[in-house]
Amino acid sequence: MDDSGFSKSFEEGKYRMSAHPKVEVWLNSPGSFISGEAPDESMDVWHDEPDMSSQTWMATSGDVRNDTNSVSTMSSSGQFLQLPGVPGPSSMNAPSIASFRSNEDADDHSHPSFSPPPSMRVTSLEDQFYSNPAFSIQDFDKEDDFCRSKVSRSSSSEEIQSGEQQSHASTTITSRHLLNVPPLVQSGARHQGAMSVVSSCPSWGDESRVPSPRLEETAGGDEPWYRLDLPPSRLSSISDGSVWSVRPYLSKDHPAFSRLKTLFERLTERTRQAKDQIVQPPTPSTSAESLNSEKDEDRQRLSFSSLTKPLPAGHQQNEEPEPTVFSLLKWQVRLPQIIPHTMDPLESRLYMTWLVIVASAFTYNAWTIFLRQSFPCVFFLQFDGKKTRQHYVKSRDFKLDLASLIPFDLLYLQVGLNYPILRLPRLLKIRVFWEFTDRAESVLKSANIFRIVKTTGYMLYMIHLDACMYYKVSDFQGLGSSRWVYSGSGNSYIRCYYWATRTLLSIGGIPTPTNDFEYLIMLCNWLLGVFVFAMIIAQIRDAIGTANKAKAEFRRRMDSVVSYMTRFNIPKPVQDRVRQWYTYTWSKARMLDEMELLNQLPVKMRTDLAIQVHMGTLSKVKLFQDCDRQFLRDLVLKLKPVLYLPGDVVCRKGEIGREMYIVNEGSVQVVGGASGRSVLATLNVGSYFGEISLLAVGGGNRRTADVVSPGFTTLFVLDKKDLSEAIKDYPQVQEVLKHKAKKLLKKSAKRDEVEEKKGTKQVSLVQDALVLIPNDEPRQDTPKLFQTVVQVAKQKGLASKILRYPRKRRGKVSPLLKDEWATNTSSSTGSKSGKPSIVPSLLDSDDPDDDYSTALSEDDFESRQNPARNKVSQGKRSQNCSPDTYSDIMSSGFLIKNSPLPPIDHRKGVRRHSDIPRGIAVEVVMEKQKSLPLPSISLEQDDADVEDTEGE
Ligand SMILES: Nc1ncnc2c1ncn2[C@@H]1O[C@@H]2COP(=O)(O)O[C@H]2[C@H]1O
Repeated sequence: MDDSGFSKSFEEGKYRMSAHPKVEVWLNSPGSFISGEAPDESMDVWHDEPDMSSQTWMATSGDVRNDTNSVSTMSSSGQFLQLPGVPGPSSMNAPSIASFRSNEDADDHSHPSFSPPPSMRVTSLEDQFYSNPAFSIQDFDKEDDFCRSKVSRSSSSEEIQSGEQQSHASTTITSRHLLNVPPLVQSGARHQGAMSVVSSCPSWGDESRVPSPRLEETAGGDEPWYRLDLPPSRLSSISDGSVWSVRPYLSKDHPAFSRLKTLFERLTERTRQAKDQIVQPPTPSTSAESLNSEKDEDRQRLSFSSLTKPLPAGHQQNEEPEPTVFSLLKWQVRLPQIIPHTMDPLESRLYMTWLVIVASAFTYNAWTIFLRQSFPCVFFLQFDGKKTRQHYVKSRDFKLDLASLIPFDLLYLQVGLNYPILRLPRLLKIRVFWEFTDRAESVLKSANIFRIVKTTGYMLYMIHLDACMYYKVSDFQGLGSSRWVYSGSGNSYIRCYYWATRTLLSIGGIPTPTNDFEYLIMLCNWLLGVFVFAMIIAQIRDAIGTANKAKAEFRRRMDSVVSYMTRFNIPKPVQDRVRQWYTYTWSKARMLDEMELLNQLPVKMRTDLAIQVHMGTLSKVKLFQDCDRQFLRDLVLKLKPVLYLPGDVVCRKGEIGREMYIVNEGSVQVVGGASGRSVLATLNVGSYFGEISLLAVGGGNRRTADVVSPGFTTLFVLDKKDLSEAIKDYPQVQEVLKHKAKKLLKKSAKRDEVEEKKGTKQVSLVQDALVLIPNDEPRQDTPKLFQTVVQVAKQKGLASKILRYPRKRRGKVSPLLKDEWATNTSSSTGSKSGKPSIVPSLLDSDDPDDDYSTALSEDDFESRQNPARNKVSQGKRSQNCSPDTYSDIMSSGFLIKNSPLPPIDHRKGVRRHSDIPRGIAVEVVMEKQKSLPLPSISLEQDDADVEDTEGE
């Protein structure tokens, strides 16, 4: 062993390695393989080549240098193979690809050919192998087998097939991408070994990042061809007349072929995965936890050792499963490989089957051993059959399993069949039984039923043991020797089981013990009965309780909401809707808060789950179809599912847009048009809406249409902040969103135009309606003292002005605010009547309270009409209507339909403020201010009021 801990010579047999946690070595000879797992562990080296002197090898870690005897030094710096062009945790010092020319080459430079001397070939090809192990695999077993074709590049034909190549014949390779190479059959002798492609292009040797070519088998003929897909970068690098030697000399039948092919596939797959990872670096938003787990995954992916593990399920594996070989005395026995070497205990059905078998065997033994030991007759046939021989060499439970398998049964031959207690070690398998029950609980859909069955089984088993004990004691004392013991009549097992059931369940009616021994037995029985059955009954109660837990929780929540609504006198329609929401949500998912459940999981797992659950919808969203997976991962946790009931208004025209929606289930209708009630579009699963106001495409942040839910609809709600966060790195998504939004806006502008021409559209200036719920609480009378002071004060004095102002301000403009009004009026086109209008610029603010969904008192509304006034009356806003009442009113549309006011003059588009009666809800039509970028509300003032104000 050298300093590096690596053996210096390769001879068949065992090798030791140290200082390397995990090393795998491939010998560059067909059928030669070395692997070692842990420091100081022996490595098997096997090969079918007599001459190992020219072996080359490749290690998964450390610096690699090879010398003539293929013995190299290795550092223990890492565990991974550095693929060319793929970053990895450690690097391998790969010698440059050798460029060499044959003697002929040296003689004839115009038409170079390749024929290196054997010794040189080995070295150079080893170098090739190191530099690009994914494709350059060489076998130089016999000099006379060295058959090759030389291909030198010439013009531009698309593809060259070197099938007609002869030994030492040359073919010209062109600047093509594919090279078809036949399996070589030379002079009737089939050639065995690997396929090699050797470049004599010097520039290749200089390349530090050489992408791997692709090697595939092509169809046709008895002998398959192999297709070598050369990357264009290579082709450009050989465009200066460099020489290629293509040497197909690996037969498909050779045992090394399938292994090499598998290695090739895995290297290619690993390279692809590594590239994918480079293209999609983890986002900073990923939690440290997820980063760690992803790192672990990557490490596993990049580990060269993983290449030697079985391919994952679903991966096409061409090779036949290798037979299991074991030595029996001096013969080697080959058994076909039916059971894989390793199984995933969490997913493998085979493993579960295995657990079922062992658990059944355990249960059988647990029941029959005591039964047979106690009762004289054999109740059940016992099929001992073959003893299971399982070798859990590395298992920590190996000793237990081994002990459980000790064939004490063989003593039957000596002592007879009456000693089933000899099988007692079988019960050491109880670990497998527990594992089975745990696994079954997590796998079965109705885990609770299984739990109840399991607990009942435990109970029956306890009674069984007690029955066995009772019979044994009776037998010991003599059957029928006293009133207490078993009399010996009837079926002994059934009688004893009956006795045990009565005793353990404390049913009573048991004969009184006749001696101390029997008393002792009864005492133990009852104590056991109390404790064990208390535990078992508690378990059954738990199991039943868990089964109904979700339903009980639902009932609890529903009851508390109902009692809340009753306590606060919520109107019946609202109560009904709340009940409907609860019932529907529960019936859909058997849970009320999906997010609550998901939030218990780590972020990465939550994302995976959410992606799986919502993938159906997300894949239908056209917007996301061209986005990469990472975008969806970023987005999916930000989507909040919300259920809308029939008739619910998702958003109203004129509202400030704060969310975007994706239809997850059901459909929504975009409502608008001339009547304001015609359905403009129906949006189904996968459609999205609400983006226009969110992206302020039309220059404003107001909703451009009403959207209602005609039935039960689940929408994903994505708020403005989350959307901007998600799309900030994805300009193409922004583009698509904006493009669609602009298209919709254009469409609606056209429609408006047409309707206006037809005269069917209601006054185009009408922007939206607002429901007001004025304060319906009776106002308090003005204090008498105050009234007296007002009367006494001079009519035209300053004191009078100040005192009278609060009474007059409703519907009037305060003299103090007159200038403010004038500014607003002149900055807008104003109402049609040319009268001054209040421009509620407050509505354009970002104040979260500032939308129409807040119920406004008359005072409050008025203060909103004028920001300056609002400042004056700050802190005086009163809440006159509960949100529930308001939302009920909004959703039922009752107030608008049944407004006691005369119908709105849509042509005029305004309603006089003085018309608004107190104590009821009214509809106020807002007038669009054309000159303003954002829609706004104007409320025409009462003429008299204005005059009055001006007079003042
Ligand atoms: N004619 C239409 N067809 C389909 N969707 C529309 C139409 N008009 C408006 N919408 C959508 O309805 C949404 C209402 O809110 P937004 O204006 O934010 O964004 C709007 C669009 O996404």
